[in-house]
Amino acid sequence: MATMDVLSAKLLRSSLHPHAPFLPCPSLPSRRYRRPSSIYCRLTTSSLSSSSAATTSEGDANQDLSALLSDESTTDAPGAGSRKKRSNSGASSIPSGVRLENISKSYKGVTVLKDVSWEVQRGEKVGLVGVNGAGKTTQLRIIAGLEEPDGGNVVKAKENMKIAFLSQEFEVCASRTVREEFLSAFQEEMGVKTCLDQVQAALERATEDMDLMGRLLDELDLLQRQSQDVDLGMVDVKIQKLMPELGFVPEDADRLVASFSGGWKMRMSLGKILLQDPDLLLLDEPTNHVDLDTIEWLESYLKTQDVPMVIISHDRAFLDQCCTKIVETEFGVSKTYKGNYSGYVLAKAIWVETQRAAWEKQQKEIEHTRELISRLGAGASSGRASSEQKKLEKLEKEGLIEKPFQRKQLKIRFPERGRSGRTVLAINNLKFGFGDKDIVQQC
Ligand SMILES: Nc1ncnc2c1ncn2[C@@H]1O[C@H](COP(=O)(O)OP(=O)(O)OP(=O)(O)O)[C@@H](O)[C@H]1O
Repeated sequence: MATMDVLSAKLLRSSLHPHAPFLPCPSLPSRRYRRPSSIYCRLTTSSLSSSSAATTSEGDANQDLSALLSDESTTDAPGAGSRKKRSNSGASSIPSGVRLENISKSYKGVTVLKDVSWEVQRGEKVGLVGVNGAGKTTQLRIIAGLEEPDGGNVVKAKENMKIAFLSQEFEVCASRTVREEFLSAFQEEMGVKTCLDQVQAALERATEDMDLMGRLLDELDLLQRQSQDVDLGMVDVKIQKLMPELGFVPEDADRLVASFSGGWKMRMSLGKILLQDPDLLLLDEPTNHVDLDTIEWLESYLKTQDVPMVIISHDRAFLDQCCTKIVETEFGVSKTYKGNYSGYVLAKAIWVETQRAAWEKQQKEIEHTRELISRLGAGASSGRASSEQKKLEKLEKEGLIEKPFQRKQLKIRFPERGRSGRTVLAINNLKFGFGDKDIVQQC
């Protein structure tokens, strides 16, 4: 069965939970180190479709090391993440990114997606649009393997694809420093380091027990070789390169995450997933909770990224700046428009007009045919009436043009208000700040 790696910036269930230490030792197979199979900081990797055999052997291996360090292990093993089936059988291939083919999905009998087909490839930035509840997030969750579609195929360019999912809430750990936060993206590398530290500490305590010492030394040897494989030195280099790209200055590395605004936390979340070189980037409302400067920064930053990208946003200007293709979902069916958001609005308006004109023409024809049938009725012309009737029935069965749906314009009327008093608001001696930082001195 195919496996898939998912990155995400939001925690699902995780060894990388903001409040958990870095990958705890028991999640590592003791015989051969493997990338942890459950995700779960939405920015780490996951083999969502690992076979049950793999799960079992990993579980056994985890138990080995847990037993060895039984008094050291303090947190849940994160290897217990859910593994889900992929649905890509019988589908056509794609060179990069992902393709949805005829996806359908219902929740409790209510159809959300009926027939959704679109694709995103390297260099493309797809904007997913549609009214609230149209099923946009559901599509991202299906791509990420967090939901199973009821029907259709999710075709990925390769197995073990790394999919990064930046969700609406930027989950960062307030009590970490910025550097620690970025380090948390390197679950695999940090997992090896944590294990090394734990085994070394256990060795120092095991001086009386020769048997335990022997086994710990074996483990230490294995971990040391693994730490060479995963190249811990590369981690620092990557972080130092990325931080200025995201707008951080070197001094920020030791500042607490808590001291940054929402916009900067978004940059950290995005940075963490980019550090892992994803094959596909899914962004769900990335501009929520961030200021205008950050939105503008994000627009230009995303433009420099070549990774296939899918963006959900209610910010039309943002979609306009970033997207190369728009996929609209309406009544569970998708429609693809090339170009940015403005191009989509225009193309959609033209489509609606063309469709309306075709629908009106057909309705007139139907009306005319009905009149003709009733006029011809029985008698000498009944043969012609019957053939017109058959024509009409065929048309109604097969060739009816759908009336285009047009949302009603929202009309909002604000009631007239009388004048307020002469003094609307008075502020005297106001001081405000965060911690020891004054925002307003005195006014
Ligand atoms: N796990 C679930 N169980 C039941 N219903 C669900 C579940 N997930 C989503 N839905 C429903 O499916 C519909 C589509 O949800 P989804 O979040 O995909 O829409 P959306 O287009 O992203 O909406 P919004 O723009 O408001 O975020 C909604 O009616 C939602 O309530």
